[in-house]
Amino acid sequence: MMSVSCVSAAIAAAIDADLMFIGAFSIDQLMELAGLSVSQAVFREYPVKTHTNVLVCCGPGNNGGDGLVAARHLWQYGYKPVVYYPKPTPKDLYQRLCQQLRDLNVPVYTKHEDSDFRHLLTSSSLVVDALFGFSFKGPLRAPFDSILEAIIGSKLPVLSVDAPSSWDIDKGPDHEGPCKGFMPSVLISLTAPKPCSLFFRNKHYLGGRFVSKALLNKYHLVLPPYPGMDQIVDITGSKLETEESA
Ligand SMILES: NC(=O)C1=CN([C@@H]2O[C@H](COP(=O)(O)OP(=O)(O)OC[C@H]3O[C@@H](n4cnc5c(N)ncnc54)[C@H](O)[C@@H]3O)[C@@H](O)[C@H]2O)[C@H](O)CC1
Ligand SMILES: [K+]
Repeated sequence: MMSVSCVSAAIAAAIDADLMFIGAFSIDQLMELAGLSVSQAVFREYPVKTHTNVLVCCGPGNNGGDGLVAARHLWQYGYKPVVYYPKPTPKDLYQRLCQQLRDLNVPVYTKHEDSDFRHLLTSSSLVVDALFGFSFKGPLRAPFDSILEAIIGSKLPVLSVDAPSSWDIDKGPDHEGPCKGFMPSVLISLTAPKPCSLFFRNKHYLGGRFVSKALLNKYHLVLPPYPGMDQIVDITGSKLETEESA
């Protein structure tokens, strides 16, 4: 069985910083590669013909940015993405990503209204959960609590980006809040899985193909090779090694 290292929220943030400050990547580049991986996981799991209407739910941080990038690639593959982005970030990068989507006539909703969101869910065949990644600290604050509750209630398949939103990155699912029991259909971990993914039972991909040998060695990471030109690798059923178990 293939072994794959998990990295805690703190180590994930340290690797992210190293990629930029030592590895000389810009955040735009990393986000583009992360979002490209997400779009490939969607394409692999949910054919365009059966899952044309993808609702991409984006949070206020970089996890949301990955969703904005993924939505653009999904449009290029023939999907009809709709972006729900209720707390848009004023930073230039995010504004440009939204502009790129609007230029493709991809709807970008930047105001939250419970009834509008529920209505969007009824016309969607798949949800991309790009609400929160490794910087999430529970419990969920409004409006994301009711957004996630509505997603769960819709019973639509959910593909989560980097971590299932509402789960504690290091400890796993939330057993108390309104989103307890949330289990996405697909998870795409970026760079390396987080410890919460030990609780994940469905299809699991790894993406974010930008880690150098030097970084692998620095953080003692064991990650699988990516096949050919793929930006994703299937790690379903792999043995996930945490710092404690290694
Ligand atoms: N190297 C990589 O793997 C890369 C990963 N990327 C993606 O970036 C996210 C991490 O991004 P970051 O901006 O640090 O944080 P988040 O997106 O997880 O969220 C921060 C955002 O959320 C707010 N927030 C936190 N907790 C709550 C809460 N309980 N309720 C409401 N709001 C909350 C917080 O205030 C911030 O605004 C990683 O997971 C990947 O998806 C990069 O794109 C590329 C490199
Ligand atoms: K997420």
